[in-house]
Amino acid sequence: MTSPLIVSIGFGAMARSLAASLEKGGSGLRLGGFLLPEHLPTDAPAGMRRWNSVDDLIAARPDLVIECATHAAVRETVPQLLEAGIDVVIVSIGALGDAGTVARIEAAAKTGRARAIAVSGAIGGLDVLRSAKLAGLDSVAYIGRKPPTAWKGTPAERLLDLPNLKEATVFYEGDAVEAARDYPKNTNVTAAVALAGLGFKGTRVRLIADPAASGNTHELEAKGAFGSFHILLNNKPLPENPKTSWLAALSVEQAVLRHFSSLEV
Ligand SMILES: NC(=O)C1=CN([C@@H]2O[C@H](COP(=O)(O)OP(=O)(O)OC[C@H]3O[C@@H](n4cnc5c(N)ncnc54)[C@H](OP(=O)(O)O)[C@@H]3O)[C@@H](O)[C@H]2O)C=CC1
Ligand SMILES: O=C([O-])CC(=O)C(=O)O
Repeated sequence: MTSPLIVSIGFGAMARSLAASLEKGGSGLRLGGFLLPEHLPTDAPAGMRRWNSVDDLIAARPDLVIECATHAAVRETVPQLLEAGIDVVIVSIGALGDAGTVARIEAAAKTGRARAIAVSGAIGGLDVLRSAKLAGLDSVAYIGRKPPTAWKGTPAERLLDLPNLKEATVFYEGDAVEAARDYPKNTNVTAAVALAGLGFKGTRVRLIADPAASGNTHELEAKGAFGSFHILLNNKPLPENPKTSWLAALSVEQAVLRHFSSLEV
C-alpha cells in the first residue's frame, strides 16, 4: 500500500518539527511536502516537494493537509481545500475567532464532504472543558506567560519595554476575541479554550511577559456545575521559534497519527 500524501501549509518551525518527528516516529507516515506562496523563500530537505499554489496542490490530491502557517492562510487557503474534498488540520485556530471564517469553513467542509480538525495545540484539558460544558460552565479563564522575547513583534512591544523588563508584567486582560485576533502568533490557545468552553466573548484572558520564565506557561481554570479544575502547563519552546511550544507541534503529530489510525483514543 502506498503511504498517504501529507502536506503542510507553511514550512516554518512547527512544520519542520513535525516533519522530523514523523520521520523518527516509525509510523511510516511522513510529511511529503509543503505549500508556500512563490514569493516566500525557504530551504527544504531533499525529497520534500513544494507547491506554490493551492490549485496545484489540489491537483496532487493530498490525503491530509496541515495548516501551520498564519491566520490569513486559514481564511484564504483552507476553505478551497475543504471544498475540494481534502481534510485539513488547522493549527492557527485563532482565525476561528471570526464568525465569517468559521461559517466559510463549515460550508466548504459540507460541500466537499471533508473535515476541518482544530488541534489542541499548546494547551490541554480541552476534553474536560468540552464535557463540563454539557452541564453548564460558570467561568473559564486562561493565563499565558512567556519570556519577553516571545512577545516581540506583538502589541506588547508598544505597551512594555520588553528588552529591559525586570519583573513579570500583565499587559493584556480581556476576552478571547481580542487576544486571538491581536496576538495571532502567540494566543491560538485562547481560541482552543474558547471553542471548547464558553466561546470567545465568555473566556477571560490574561497575558504576561515574564523575564524569569524559561518557557511558555499556560494556565486554564474552569468552574461550573461539574465542579472546578485548574491546570498548568510548563511548555518548552521550539528552538526555531520561541513563541511556539514544542507541545503544539506534538499535538499536530498526534492529530496526524489519529487521523490515519482505526482506533481513536
Ligand atoms: N494552536 C496552537 O496552540 C498554536 C498555534 N500556532 C500557530 O501555528 C502557526 C505556525 O507556527 P510556527 O511554525 O511556529 O510559525 P513560523 O512563523 O515558524 O512558520 C510559519 C510558516 O508559514 C509561512 N507562511 C506565511 N504566510 C503564508 C501563507 N499565506 N501561506 C502559506 N505559508 C505561509 C511562513 O513563511 P515565511 O517565514 O517566509 O513568512 C513560514 O514558513 C502560526 O500561525 C502560529 O501562530 C503556534 C503555536 C501554538
Ligand atoms: O505555542 C504556544 O505556547 C502558544 C502559542 O504560540 C499560540 O497559542 O499561538
